[in-house]
Amino acid sequence: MSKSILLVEDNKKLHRLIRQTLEKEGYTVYGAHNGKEANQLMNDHWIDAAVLDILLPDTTGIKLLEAWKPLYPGIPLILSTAYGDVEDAVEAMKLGAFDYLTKPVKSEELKVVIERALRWQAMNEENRELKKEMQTKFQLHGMIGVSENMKQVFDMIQRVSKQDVTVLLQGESGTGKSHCAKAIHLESSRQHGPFISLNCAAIPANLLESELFGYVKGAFTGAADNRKGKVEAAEGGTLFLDEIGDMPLELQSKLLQVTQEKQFIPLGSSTTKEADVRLIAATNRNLWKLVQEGKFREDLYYRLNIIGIDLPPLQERKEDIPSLIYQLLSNFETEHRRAYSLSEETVKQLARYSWPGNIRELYNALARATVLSAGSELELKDFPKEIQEELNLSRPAAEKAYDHGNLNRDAESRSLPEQMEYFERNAIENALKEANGNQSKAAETLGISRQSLLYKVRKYDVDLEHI
Ligand SMILES: Nc1ncnc2c1ncn2[C@@H]1O[C@H](COP(=O)(O)OP(=O)(O)OP(=O)(O)O)[C@@H](O)[C@H]1O
Repeated sequence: MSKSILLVEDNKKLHRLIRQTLEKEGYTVYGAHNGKEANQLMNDHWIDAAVLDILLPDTTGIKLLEAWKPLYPGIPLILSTAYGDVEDAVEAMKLGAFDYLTKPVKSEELKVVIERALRWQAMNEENRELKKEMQTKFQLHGMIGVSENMKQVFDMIQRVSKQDVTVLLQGESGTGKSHCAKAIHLESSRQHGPFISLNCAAIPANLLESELFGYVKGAFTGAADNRKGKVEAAEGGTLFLDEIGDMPLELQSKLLQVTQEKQFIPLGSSTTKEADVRLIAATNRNLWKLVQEGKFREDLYYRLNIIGIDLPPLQERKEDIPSLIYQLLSNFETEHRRAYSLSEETVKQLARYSWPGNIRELYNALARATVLSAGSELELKDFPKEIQEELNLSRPAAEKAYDHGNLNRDAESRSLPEQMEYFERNAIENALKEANGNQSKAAETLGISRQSLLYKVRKYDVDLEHI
């Protein structure tokens, strides 16, 4: 079926010219000469893209753009402006026009812009369908996951939410522990109470106690008034203690009292208070190892870990990556009031990257790409260097052999990847040895990012402790 273009242009000669050019390309053209007709056509027909003149007898193209953008976010709107009228063009782009054409409209330019707009529209439509499916099927309070791993996490969240038990969330940085804690809270009967978080690693050890339990007037110099701590602030709700592995030992015993007796004592006070909170703790460290090293109380470990949920690294649930990309992009679209898209090929490539920083890294990379991309389509070149580097390194061996001028691919390709891996592993080990195990230094010597180095260390199972 041919694609439909809405043309809104009141100048009869120009209207005819544009219509002819587009029809010659095989498009169906719906013509309007004013805003009223344009609205009617937009309402009555399936339109794939629209070209709007800025000055119309009863309205302006800018006004139509403003009205249509939220109503038809997937339709590319192209404004045609008078020659040299930069201000109108800038205004239109700011309001989310797909592109602009300057009059007199040249047929070649028109064809190129329309082709690009239709490609974007098709991609956008596909993305939107997927997003819709994602939003209804595979998410829990904004947590996306289609993988078996994540389905199990969702299942656990729903099960543990029903009772007031303490939960310990473990997983690498950026895997979604905080997000998961929030989801448990929202699923629980405490959902209308507060959700309070405290990052134990972000607050100096000596201040952590007063932050957690509050203090009474005169408890220390400068304590001019009573002040509630996080435990009290979370009354009736959930207290999320992030980076629990960094909590000093002395304080751990006081937290144990909260978990066991549901009681606490503010700093400088002699009165015990009731703690009506549900505790959720998280760590990206191996808490059991800390117990064995004497850095974490064993009794507290068991109290916190009544239910444990492990958030798998993104690398172990690669099938979630496309859905995450579409969802995060959709959030950026709402935030920036702009439409973005990615080709299927780019999504596939991104899914091959190792994402050592997990979902946070994916989020940051997409945020950066939305800012750097020249148009609405995000391309691999808009993503950070370490991603491009790693994807380039992990391309199929045959492709790489070709790059290196090795045209005799059949004979060589079998052993080439092995040789390259062997070489890469050695280079990494040597660089780490030379840098006395300092990863940043080794990465610098190798000319790669620290994250890429960490990925490769994991990939080749390099024994860091031994080094
Ligand atoms: N399953 C998911 N679906 C969508 N977004 C997610 C998901 N998991 C995490 N995110 C998003 O990724 C980012 C990082 O997640 P979060 O802060 O929860 O990670 P974390 O494991 O607590 O990290 P850290 O250990 O560094 O505190 C957040 O913006 C979060 O909303």
